[in-house]
Amino acid sequence: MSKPVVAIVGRPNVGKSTLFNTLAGERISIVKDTPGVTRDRIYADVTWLNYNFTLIDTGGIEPESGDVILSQMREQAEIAIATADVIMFITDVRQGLQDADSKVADMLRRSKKPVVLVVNKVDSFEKYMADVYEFYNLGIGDPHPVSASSMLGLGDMLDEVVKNFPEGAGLEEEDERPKVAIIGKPNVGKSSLINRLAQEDRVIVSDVAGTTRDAIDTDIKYNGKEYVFIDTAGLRRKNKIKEEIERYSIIRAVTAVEKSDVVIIVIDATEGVTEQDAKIAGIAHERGKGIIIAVNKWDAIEKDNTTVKKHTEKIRQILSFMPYAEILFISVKSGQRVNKLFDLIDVVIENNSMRVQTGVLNEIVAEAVAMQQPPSDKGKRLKIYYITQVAVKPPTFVIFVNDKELMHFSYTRYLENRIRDTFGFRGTALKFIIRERKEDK
Ligand SMILES: Nc1nc2c(ncn2[C@@H]2O[C@H](COP(=O)(O)OP(=O)(O)OP(=O)(O)O)[C@@H](O)[C@H]2O)c(=O)[nH]1
Ligand SMILES: Nc1nc2c(ncn2[C@@H]2O[C@H](COP(=O)(O)OP(=O)(O)OP(=O)(O)O)[C@@H](O)[C@H]2O)c(=O)[nH]1
Repeated sequence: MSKPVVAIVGRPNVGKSTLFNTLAGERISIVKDTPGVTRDRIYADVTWLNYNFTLIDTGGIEPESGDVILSQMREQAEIAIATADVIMFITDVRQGLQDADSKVADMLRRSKKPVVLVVNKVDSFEKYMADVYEFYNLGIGDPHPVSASSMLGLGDMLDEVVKNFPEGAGLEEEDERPKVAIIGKPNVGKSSLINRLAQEDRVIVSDVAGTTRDAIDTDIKYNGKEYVFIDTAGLRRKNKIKEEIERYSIIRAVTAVEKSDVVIIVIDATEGVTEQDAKIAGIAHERGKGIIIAVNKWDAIEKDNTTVKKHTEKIRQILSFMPYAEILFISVKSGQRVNKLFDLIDVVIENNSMRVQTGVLNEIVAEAVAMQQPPSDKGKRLKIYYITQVAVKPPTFVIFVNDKELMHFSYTRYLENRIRDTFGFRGTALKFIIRERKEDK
């Protein structure tokens, strides 16, 4: 079972961001230069007891009037219902129960998704507890009093959240079929691609950026093998401001990536690769998934014999944090190279779960060290004692050294490249953990 997703919804100013930040804490991403990940905190990894889950903040839109607030809350709730395993509904004891709260509670109740009702700003239980009982009127279960800013009641609230996780959440998936998420900016051709792969019009395709569809997993058989494609198409997003569409496309991407083994990042060749593509790609990179970049609408651009090279260079530059990603130029419209995706998916999944033997690994590293001396600082030189692979998905290596501080990012990158020279690992990130060991054994 993949990592559960928990979404936060609630009226403006109830303390959603405060709660999100408190729960997220200061997380350091695998690679610090992943764009969007640390800057734009729409989602975060949270650990509580033995559980890991992804927390999503569906909010972030400026309120204007009461009507707008309600309609925005409905959209938040829609997104949460469509993507989350558990919804945290945040209310505010100081503002009390509001009409919009009741309306959203109705929606959530009808969805049958597990909801944890949180009453925030209960900075003192004595003072506010009487007011908390009022929230029983929402009819979505017991209110959980918390204070996001003074960190009160959070443990009990989180206990309730994890209690609602689906059975087996976080454990190994039993379904062996490859799960493929298709992500990308609005209008790049994600739905068209799924349709083409499925060779039937199951999903509606339209010219308007961010148009309607339901999130459905599509099972597709190719060469006798079954694949599950996870669509990230938005909900109804007509007439929306650009930032809003972007936020939703990121939320959709996060939840789809979470459930997948391999991610196809679709880029529009007619627009070229952009910073927004980098933000979306960063999500897949950060989570260590297998990655394929599909440059779509290849039919629609003028080409000469340098076009592929130019596009590739630009992609490598803007997506410089994922030099390992496979790139494929496709046209969903003409069908050009679309079926090649299946072979690439197989290869990338295999690489993402490949294990290499410790003996060979240490030989490669010893050779690499002999060819390029490790860095030193103030007369002390980095010593590398031992390397071993400790995990797959993504392949994760622990390197034992004499002094962590001496292990420069560029030297890790150098070792990574030597390992890739031997084993390939095309299409997958590699993760390195540096550990100190006192003596040379
Ligand atoms: N007293 C008190 N104030 C809090 C608490 N949590 C948040 N606040 C305050 O409530 C205000 C709103 O908090 P935010 O976290 O920005 O609320 P939000 O729900 O994310 O707001 P929007 O971004 O407008 O949707 C801020 O002034 C916070 O400092 C709390 O537990 N107690
Ligand atoms: N020329 C050309 N147009 C394409 C190709 N693939 C998709 N399109 C067009 O691009 C537009 C957007 O396609 P969609 O499949 O709706 O894109 P999407 O990424 O699912 O869009 P959202 O629902 O907004 O996230 C449609 O008008 C498609 O006909 C292609 O290979 N070549």
